[in-house]
Amino acid sequence: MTDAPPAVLKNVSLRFPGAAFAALEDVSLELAAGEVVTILGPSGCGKTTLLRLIAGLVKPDSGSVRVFGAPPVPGARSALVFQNFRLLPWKTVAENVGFVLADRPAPARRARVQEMLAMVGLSRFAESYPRELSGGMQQRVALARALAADPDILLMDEPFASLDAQSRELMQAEISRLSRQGAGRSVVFVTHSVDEALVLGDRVVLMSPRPGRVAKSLDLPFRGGAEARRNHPDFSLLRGELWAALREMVLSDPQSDFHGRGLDESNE
Ligand SMILES: Nc1ncnc2c1ncn2[C@@H]1O[C@H](COP(=O)(O)OP(=O)(O)OP(=O)(O)O)[C@@H](O)[C@H]1O
Repeated sequence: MTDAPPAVLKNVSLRFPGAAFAALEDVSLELAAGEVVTILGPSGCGKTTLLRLIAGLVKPDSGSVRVFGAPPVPGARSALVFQNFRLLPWKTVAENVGFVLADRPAPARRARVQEMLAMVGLSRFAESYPRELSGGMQQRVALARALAADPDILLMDEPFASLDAQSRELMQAEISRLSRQGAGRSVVFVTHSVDEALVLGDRVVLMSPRPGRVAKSLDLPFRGGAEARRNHPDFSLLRGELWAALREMVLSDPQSDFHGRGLDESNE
């Protein structure tokens, strides 16, 4: 059982009650230990639902989801990071991070909180409240909280979408560094940005909407930090390929506002 992959989805389908289309239809995906998979796709293609399935927060109508060989249990082996941080405004930074460690003895909890805050460069802000921090800093607190319980799988749902460009790049570098350091920790990272998918992923999974399906899975030929990746000769080629596939999906989707229209060659 210990050799089972971090997450395996087999022929998973899920339709929410009353929905015209399946949120996910016949989706199969395997996540390897230490792998960073970025999930890319237009609005409504089931990206968030995929993360929630791995987290054990929803169950499929058919097919199976296994996390380390067993049905997922919420909070057990994975942690979710959202776009809107979900920090508790009435608790300090340290209390927010320590929140997930409530079952540990106080000294161990304090030590772990300090370690996590040092990791994200926020030791000096332990006693501050979320409202006293910038958006980028708050997102670092959310990341520290997600990592505090040392999850084997980090599930990130457009975590940097609401950050300014500079904070976003710094956070991407942080994730890239953590994933290269993290002994065997796997990451599933949902994004709308082709660039972000290419800068962070070992593999990019492209999903299509209505019903949500895996359209393409692309092993990336580069590793390492953002700059090395952007300088790789294949980066622009892959960027163009993914963007063209996304554009085609959106333009050919009768439910999309952009159906049948032209779009610029940019997604940022
Ligand atoms: N709890 C729910 N009840 C009903 N329908 C839902 C629920 N959650 C998601 N859906 C529907 O399932 C589909 C997939 O939703 P999901 O949020 O997974 O897509 P997404 O790719 O993450 O979208 P976005 O990029 O806009 O966040 C959508 O059509 C959505 O409206």
